[in-house]
Amino acid sequence: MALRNKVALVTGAAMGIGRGITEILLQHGAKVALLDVNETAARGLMEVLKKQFGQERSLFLKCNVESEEQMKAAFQKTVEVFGGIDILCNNAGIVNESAWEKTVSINLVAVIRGTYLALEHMNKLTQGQGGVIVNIASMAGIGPLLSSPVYTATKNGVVGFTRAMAAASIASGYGVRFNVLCPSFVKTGLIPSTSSNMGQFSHLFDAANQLMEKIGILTVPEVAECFLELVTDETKNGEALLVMPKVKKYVTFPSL
Ligand SMILES: NC(=O)c1ccc[n+]([C@@H]2O[C@H](COP(=O)([O-])OP(=O)(O)OC[C@H]3O[C@@H](n4cnc5c(N)ncnc54)[C@H](O)[C@@H]3O)[C@@H](O)[C@H]2O)c1
Ligand SMILES: CCCCC[C@H](O)/C=C/C=C\C=C\C=C\[C@@H](O)[C@@H](O)CCCC(=O)O
Repeated sequence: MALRNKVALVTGAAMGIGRGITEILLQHGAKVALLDVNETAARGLMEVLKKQFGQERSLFLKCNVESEEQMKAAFQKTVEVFGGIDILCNNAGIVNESAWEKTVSINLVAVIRGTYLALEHMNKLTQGQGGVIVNIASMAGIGPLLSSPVYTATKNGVVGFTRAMAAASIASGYGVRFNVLCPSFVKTGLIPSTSSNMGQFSHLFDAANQLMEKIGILTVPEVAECFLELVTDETKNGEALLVMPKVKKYVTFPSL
């Protein structure tokens, strides 16, 4: 899939992995709607992007992915301004085992909501043009991250939802591909510097840090390159791509 003039929508785009994904999409000629709750970070980034890629190629929409109303409005505005949606990246996520319902709401419920909203515009059965949805899960979507059981559950949920949507899309003829990206630790503000977000599992914070030291830490551009592969390679559908320092592998699951 060539990205020139394709329209992408990225949630949690103001910082970290979402920012890296936004930049690589713009570098390859796509137009990008950036959704984020952090207006200050997003406005700063927009200044940089507009200088680098031109005034008309990016659009910031303040949006809390927990709000159905704000999500609907942001998708609608993207279509009004750019003429459609070809690519969705559900990226926004948090780690917070204390506020665990919020973690489920942002990491899983909003991914489902974003996917269904995008399908309204992309589904070939309802006059859409097709496209691709890439969800950002985590290595914790494949195996447990001991300090963060709820985070692990949401990311397993994202992996399962994405694979099931890919199967449903193929069986129904939606013309939309679905893939999920599962990075190990990445150098962003999400990695907690204290155990405060771990709630009742704060005693396992050191163990998580030891795992991080053992595995190593990815950079955002390394993750963005893997995202690009899942978007542009049209043979990839229903795939879960695990990325770790010096390791990139498509995960296989038992089949009946
Ligand atoms: N950093 C890692 O080690 C790592 C590893 C694997 C997967 N991930 C996943 O990658 C994704 C991005 O994480 P990151 O490391 O870039 O985090 P980050 O904290 O650097 O950035 C997250 C972005 O999402 C935004 N956001 C948070 N809650 C939001 C909400 N309710 N509505 C809209 N925007 C919201 C934040 O404002 C921020 O811009 C997450 O889903 C995370 O689980 C991160
Ligand atoms: C407390 C830090 C939060 C960071 C969240 C983030 O998403 C990073 C997660 C990083 C690693 C998760 C690791 C999980 C590991 C396993 O259980 C492992 O066994 C998975 C095996 C995958 C495989 O090699 O097939």
